[in-house]
Amino acid sequence: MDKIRQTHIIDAPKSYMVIEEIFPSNEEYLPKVDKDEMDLIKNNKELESSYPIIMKWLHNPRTRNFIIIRENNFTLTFSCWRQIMGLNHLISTYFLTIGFDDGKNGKDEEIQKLVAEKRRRHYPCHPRCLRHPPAACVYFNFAQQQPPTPNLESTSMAHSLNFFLSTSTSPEFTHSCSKPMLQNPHRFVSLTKFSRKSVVLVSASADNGLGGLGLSAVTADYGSDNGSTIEVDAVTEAELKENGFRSTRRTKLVCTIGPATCGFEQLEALAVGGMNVARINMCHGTRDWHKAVIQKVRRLNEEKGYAVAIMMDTEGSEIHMGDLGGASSAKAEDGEVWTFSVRAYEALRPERCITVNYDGFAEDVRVGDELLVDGGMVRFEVIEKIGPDVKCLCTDPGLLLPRANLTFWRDGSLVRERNAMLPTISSKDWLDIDFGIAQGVDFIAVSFVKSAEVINHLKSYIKARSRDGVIAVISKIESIDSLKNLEEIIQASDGAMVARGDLGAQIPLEQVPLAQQKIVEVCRQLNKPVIVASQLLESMIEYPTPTRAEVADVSEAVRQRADALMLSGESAMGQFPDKALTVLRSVSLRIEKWWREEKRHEVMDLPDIASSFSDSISEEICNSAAKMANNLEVDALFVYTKNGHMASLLSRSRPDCPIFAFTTDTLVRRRLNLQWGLIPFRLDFSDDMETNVNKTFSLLKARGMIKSGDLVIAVSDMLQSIQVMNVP
Ligand SMILES: Nc1ncnc2c1ncn2[C@@H]1O[C@H](COP(=O)(O)OP(=O)(O)OP(=O)(O)O)[C@@H](O)[C@H]1O
Ligand SMILES: CC(=O)C(=O)O
Repeated sequence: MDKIRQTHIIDAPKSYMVIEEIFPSNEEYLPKVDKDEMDLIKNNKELESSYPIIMKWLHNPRTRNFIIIRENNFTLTFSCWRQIMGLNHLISTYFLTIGFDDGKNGKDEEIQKLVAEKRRRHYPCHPRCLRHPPAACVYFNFAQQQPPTPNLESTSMAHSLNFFLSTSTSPEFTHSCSKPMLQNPHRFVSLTKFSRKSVVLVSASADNGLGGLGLSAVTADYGSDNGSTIEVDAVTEAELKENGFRSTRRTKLVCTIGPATCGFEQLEALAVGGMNVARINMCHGTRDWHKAVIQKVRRLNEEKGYAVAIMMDTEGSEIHMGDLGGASSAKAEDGEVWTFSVRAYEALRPERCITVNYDGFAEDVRVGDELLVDGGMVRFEVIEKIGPDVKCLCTDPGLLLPRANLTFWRDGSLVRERNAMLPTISSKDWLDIDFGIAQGVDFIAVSFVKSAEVINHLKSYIKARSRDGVIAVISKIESIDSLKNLEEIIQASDGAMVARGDLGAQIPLEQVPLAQQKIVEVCRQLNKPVIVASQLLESMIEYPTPTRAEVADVSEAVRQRADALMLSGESAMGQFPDKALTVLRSVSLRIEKWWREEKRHEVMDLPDIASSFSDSISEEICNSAAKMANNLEVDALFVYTKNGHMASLLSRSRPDCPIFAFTTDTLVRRRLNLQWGLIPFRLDFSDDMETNVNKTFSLLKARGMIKSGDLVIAVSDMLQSIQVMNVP
């Protein structure tokens, strides 16, 4: 296997990027740059005519580096390394910023100062200098019409790790770049024209600190498959083969499993239809029933190669009706009197009698209160209290469903008395959670979360009890309390669900869309997957086609770029579960396509969320890689991830291309299946990125999932770096 590293000139509208690696000699050096030459470049508005000088610098055997140039503004960083006993030691670094007078207040000087400060702070004693081969190091800015706007954190990080990073605010073309070198010392390859035939490879590592992003063309014969396998589900494989990368669906789909879909064939039909996560609701059915469903989904995964994850949803302390004595629904007519009772009926329940799960119900309600079923699907007025029985007059007729949610209102406000003091996780929920842990579910969705505290508690509980401690906790946002403490709850959780059903029973309906938008945004900012749930296609419980309004609702959730959409009754007990899933799938695909065709770009500011320096590196790399993927219009992002973190950071940026997430761990693979744009593969890989990438290319090519010439960016969380390549 022979690899030739090439230098490229990337031609993009109004911008040029020259990337070069020049391999080092073992001597200490500082490149000398001729002042006249520098002046020449400075005064030269046409980059092409500067190339000969740049080439000369690059050919200087003392220089080894990347050079990135954009229009008339660039900075070079030369670093000097010496090999001592086979290790590369950073001796000194030389920064050269060539700024052109853009008439904008001498910002380049600011950059120079910043660079000097970072260098002073990070270089002298950076521990990595003694442990790792040097990474190429270039800081650059793409000033275009604007003054450069360095980002302190990223610049500092780039320099401390000896990798280069763009800090441009130019939306067009901002990149980060660096990569470990010395894989091929003393080899020098001259500048060649960049072509989309070459592959771009990007990689990064949080653990060992070798950080960066690099662009290089790799033309190589990767050899044949070394015998290992890659696991991906049959549906994705077929989609990739037939329609290519662009056609893959980015929005994930969650299906609630109920009587309509609990058989193996029905589950398989959902998997074929694109179900990424199967949700079981502990509100309904017995543990044995749920166990049987879990086993069938696991079998499906094992036998058919799917990665359908299981989400267990707790019942929570909501007040709800009991079941309806086996009936799937009951009709309440206008003017009828129904009894809501906390009695446990041993024998047959009287007609028009509904049980309520909350013992304090009869004490909490007052005559004159309004009782809402499922947030207003049916309304009653309390007319009389007789011990445990509450007589109610139906004022808004409708269909009562088993275990429907109940809220009661007084003078137009939700009554929040003793009922609001109920614990988030009831004693039944704890038993269900133990069941979920024992069954190895992938997600536990917690109903009616009020604060972060309960989530932290649950996470410690799971960690102490589960074999691998990796069950992700999803907070359901469905109450006034959860909205009040939204950020802290989401921060503490591994994801959130916009549970619009119960939320709409607690806040006025017209506020639900705004709450949805806010929750989706906060989740995205905090890098937590978010599911939009309930009544997306409610009419499809009974009818084979959705209403126009439902399609618009689904479209809006996709446009908000939620990670996932969820079917509830439509798949649990509806007559057309497969059709409902098809609608979700096709609307998602259409809206995503429209988004890309319109070349819409995110306006959302993604704040820094890293809690450690190493996480900052990952974050910067992923943000940069995603931008780079959009700017270079690459076909796919590859991420090699052990715990899924870098994959989710890439997903957070919502790049235009799909993200192939390779992980060695089956559990991580299933968990990633909930996140926007990620196509999770299971693959054994090593810490050697070259081997990983070659192996992946070879395996995917053999299966017809990629082809020669596809342009790919790869990042990795074992070795923090970025590489850009064409599939050979
Ligand atoms: N395991 C099950 N067994 C029987 N029916 C089920 C089951 N799961 C769901 N259903 C039916 O599908 C409907 C919608 O399911 P979903 O899980 O959304 O329930 P829900 O009662 O609205 O609870 P939640 O508020 O937690 O979503 C339920 O009302 C119930 O009729
Ligand atoms: C899904 C759910 O629990 C709700 O919408 O209320």
